[in-house]
Amino acid sequence: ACSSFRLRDALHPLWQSELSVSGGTRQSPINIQWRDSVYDPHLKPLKIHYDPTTCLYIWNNGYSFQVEFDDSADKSVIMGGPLENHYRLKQFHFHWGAINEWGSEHMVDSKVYPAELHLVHWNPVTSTSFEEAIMENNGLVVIGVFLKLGAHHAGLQKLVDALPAVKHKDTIVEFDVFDPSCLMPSCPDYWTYDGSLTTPPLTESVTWIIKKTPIEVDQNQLEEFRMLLFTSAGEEEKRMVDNFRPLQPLMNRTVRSSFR
Ligand SMILES: NS(=O)(=O)c1c(F)cccc1F
Ligand SMILES: [Zn+2]
Repeated sequence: ACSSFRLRDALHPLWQSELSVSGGTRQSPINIQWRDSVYDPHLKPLKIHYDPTTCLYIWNNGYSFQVEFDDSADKSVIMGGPLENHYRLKQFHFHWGAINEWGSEHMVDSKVYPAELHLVHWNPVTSTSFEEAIMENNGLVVIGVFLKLGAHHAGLQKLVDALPAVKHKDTIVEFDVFDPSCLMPSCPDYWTYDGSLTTPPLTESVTWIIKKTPIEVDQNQLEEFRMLLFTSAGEEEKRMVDNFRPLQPLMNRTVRSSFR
C-alpha cells in the first residue's frame, strides 16, 4: 500500500467508508508542494458575489458545524478563476484539530494549519440540485481557506457566538444575515486541482480552489470550535476535534497556481 495510506485511518470511525472509494485516482485532501505547482496564466481572478440574506441557519451535523444557504436562485455565486460557468453557494463548514499543531485537511509543503474553512458550491448549469451535483464530474467547487492563530477575527466572532446553540449533534439555530466573504483573505492568489469530497461519499466531483494566504483567528475562537460535540444530547460526550481526513496520494495530478 502506498505510504500515505494507513489502514487505521481508513477504519477511523469518521471515515469508515474510506475503503469504499478504493481505486480513487483524484482523492482529497493533498499536500500542495509549492515548487511542483504550475503557474497557469489563463487562470482568471476568482469573482465572488455572496448575498448575506441567503444565509439560513447553522447546524451540527455530527462531524462539523455547517452554515447553510438558500441556493434556490443565483444569488450567492462564484465565477471566473478556473471555472467555465457560475456555481451557487450551498454551505460552508470547517475542519480543525484538538490542538493548534494540526487540524487542516490540505497542507502546503507539509505545513499544517490549525483549521481549514470549506465553502461548498454546486454547478446549476449541469445539475438541478446540490445532491445531484455531488455525483457529477466537476459538479462542485470548494474554496479552501486556511486558518492560522493570530489576531481576533471580528467577522468570525458572530459565528462563534452562535456555537453554544449547536453544541450537540443534530441541533440547529437560525442564522439570518451573514456574508461569508468576510472570511476570505484579501490576497487573490490560489492553487487549484481536481479532487474529491473529504467526507463520505468521497465522490470525485470537486474542483478545489485553495487560497494561498490564511486568515487569522485567535485562541479563544479556535477553542470555541473545540467545545462542540460529535455526540447527541444525552449520549456520553465526545468533543468535536480532529474532524479532518488524512492526506491522499497525488497520483497523476498537477496543481496549478494563479500566481508566479
Ligand atoms: N469537506 S468537503 O468540503 O469536501 C464537503 C463536505 F465535508 C460535505 C459535503 C460537501 C463537501 F464538499
Ligand atoms: Zn470540508
